[in-house]
Amino acid sequence: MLDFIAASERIAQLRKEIDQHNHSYYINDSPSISDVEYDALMGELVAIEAAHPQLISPESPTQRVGSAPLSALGGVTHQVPMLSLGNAFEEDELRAFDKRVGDALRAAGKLTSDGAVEYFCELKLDGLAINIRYENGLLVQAATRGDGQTGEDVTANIKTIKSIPLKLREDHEPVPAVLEVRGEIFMNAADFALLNETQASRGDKIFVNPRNAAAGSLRQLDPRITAQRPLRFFAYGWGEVSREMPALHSEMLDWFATLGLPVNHTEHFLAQGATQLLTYYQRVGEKRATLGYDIDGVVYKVNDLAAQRVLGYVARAPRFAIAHKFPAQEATTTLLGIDVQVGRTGAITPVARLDPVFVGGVTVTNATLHNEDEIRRKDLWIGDRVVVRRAGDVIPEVVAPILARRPVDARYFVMPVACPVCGSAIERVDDETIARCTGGLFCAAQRKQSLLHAVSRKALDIEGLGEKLIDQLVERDRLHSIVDLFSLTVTELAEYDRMGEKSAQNVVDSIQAARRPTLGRLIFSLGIRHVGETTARDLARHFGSIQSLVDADIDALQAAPDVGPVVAGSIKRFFAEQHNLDIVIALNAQGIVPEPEPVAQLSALNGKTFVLTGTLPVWSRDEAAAEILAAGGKVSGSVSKKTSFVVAGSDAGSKLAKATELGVPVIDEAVLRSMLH
Ligand SMILES: NC(=O)c1ccc[n+]([C@@H]2O[C@H](COP(=O)([O-])OP(=O)(O)OC[C@H]3O[C@@H](n4cnc5c(N)ncnc54)[C@H](O)[C@@H]3O)[C@@H](O)[C@H]2O)c1
Ligand SMILES: [Zn+2]
Repeated sequence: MLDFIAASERIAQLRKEIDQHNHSYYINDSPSISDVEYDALMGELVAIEAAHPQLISPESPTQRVGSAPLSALGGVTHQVPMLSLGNAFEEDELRAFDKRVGDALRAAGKLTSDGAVEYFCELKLDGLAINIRYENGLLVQAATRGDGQTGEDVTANIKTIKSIPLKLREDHEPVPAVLEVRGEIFMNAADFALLNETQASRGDKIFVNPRNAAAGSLRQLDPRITAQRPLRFFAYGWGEVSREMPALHSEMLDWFATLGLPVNHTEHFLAQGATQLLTYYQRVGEKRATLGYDIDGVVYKVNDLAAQRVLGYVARAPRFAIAHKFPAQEATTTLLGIDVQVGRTGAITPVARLDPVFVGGVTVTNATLHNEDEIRRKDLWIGDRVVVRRAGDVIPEVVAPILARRPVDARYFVMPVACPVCGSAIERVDDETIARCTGGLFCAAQRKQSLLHAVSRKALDIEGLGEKLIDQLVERDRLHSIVDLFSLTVTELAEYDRMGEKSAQNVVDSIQAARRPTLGRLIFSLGIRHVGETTARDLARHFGSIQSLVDADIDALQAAPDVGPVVAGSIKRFFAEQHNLDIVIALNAQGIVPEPEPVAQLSALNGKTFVLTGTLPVWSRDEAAAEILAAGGKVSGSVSKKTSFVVAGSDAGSKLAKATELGVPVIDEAVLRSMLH
């Protein structure tokens, strides 16, 4: 423990730092550190103050909410203070909260000795809190939380948000003289992405995340700007209310809904005791990435309003509610460097090399930056402190630099002029965002990628030839194009890293099985730009042989289904290069003769009915159903004699038994997948 002097010094330092961060976050809508770092500073301050209670003062950020309001917007004094929420990250903190609440209510005679507390569970929307005042049903004022006592007047701005009624509905009963509704202003993920695109195209400020975008959009001096921003609102609380209160928090929200206020009913849940809270937390956690908007946790509130009054408040938060936070989806780290990778078509992709950082449940060490324009748009410099975001299973993204912390020796990124792999020139055609290595198949990087493409499942479908093996084969100059695949032997392959006789034999068998690919697969495997799997099949059916495709001029190419000038031009350019033609000739010489492309079937699963049951290893049942429907099959909820197949995963129950009883074939996900090809 720190001695008194050291503690007071550290406290002063922490308070100053936190105040500065509060200002950046609440006033400038542009945080200078991540929430995780901020929470750590706050946690340290709470701990030192707890050890030295005599040092706690009312000005400490631990005792206060938010930040003093922005003067330009005009202040509004809250009739009922707007507070923050206590929070819990771990199960034991949550159980401790439930115990505190239960004990206090039992002591007050509000709960039986073995009774569980009833909580109303809500999402913790990651936006900003707002207080909207209705007098006799009309919206008269709206204010941000500010420092909890005084907020900013954003009445004109709030009136531009379409989902917020200017007048409350009066279908059921007369509206009260005063009703202050509280809730969250936020932005959907898709709207946020679109807004940032627009901002970037105009050279305007990019927002780090939807929360800051929502706050920045609402706290505008000119409401016309707010009106253009896609803001949303959900009500979850209240301030001054001039009518008798119902008994329960949930009844209050039901009443709000009848008044025409937006309430997030679908995600609400009533829980009895801590274990049910944890179930809710888990369930919402699984849905988090698919909600379409950011939440940073869930909130549990004692449902009984009389019990809430018994529990009361501490300095900056109620005792009857708690935020149960999810792991952060954003973190800050240092952009150590920008490397470039070379893709199959020579595309040069800049990749951020990051100081390893734990975010969204994994350690992130690099992230794609897509292309040079993206780096300029985000204004990323090497050496910058950057915000990294990883939401759900989405690949990690470098969102933005923290300009306030750009070091003096930060370096501007310059696209290299030569390919780091083969030394050929890197070129960027004027109207393209992508820079490319001009080395073609001379470039080992492109050769590796194009070979990986050629052996992939939808092309030649050669198993066992993974990235590692291809890397080695290309580096030892053994593979130049797909032609060389067909002369690989078991003896030579067995000598490569992590290859035994057996796996070498499997690879060779798989290669031999690919000697007679369908024409569509062969065309696809050549890796012609803009020629995807479907186009390749269409071309195969239309031209009937590789030679006719090679011979076709632009007009002839465009006569094929769905082939326009871009695809036709790309095919023409491909076969205009001698080394590509050489591949076609060599394949023929090696006796690699494709089968004619089968006539297009209506769809693979036409007329077949599937029933899905149990947990599939990869797909969710919804995903599997979507795939079946897309392939022309039907999905049914119950097994009958008409069912063609039952797809069973683990823990399959009565449907599986029924299928066996009726003699309906039972397949697993792998078999289903093979049917879909
Ligand atoms: N990065 C930074 O520099 C920085 C600075 C300040 C604050 N912060 C972040 O903000 C947090 C503190 O902010 P805070 O005091 O607003 O607390 P908070 O955001 O943790 O919790 C309180 C807020 O939750 C919101 N909320 C969302 N859904 C709700 C619901 N259903 N019911 C009730 N409230 C709901 C309300 O806006 C309310 O004001 C910190 O823990 C940190 O994560 C970051
Ligand atoms: Zn190259």
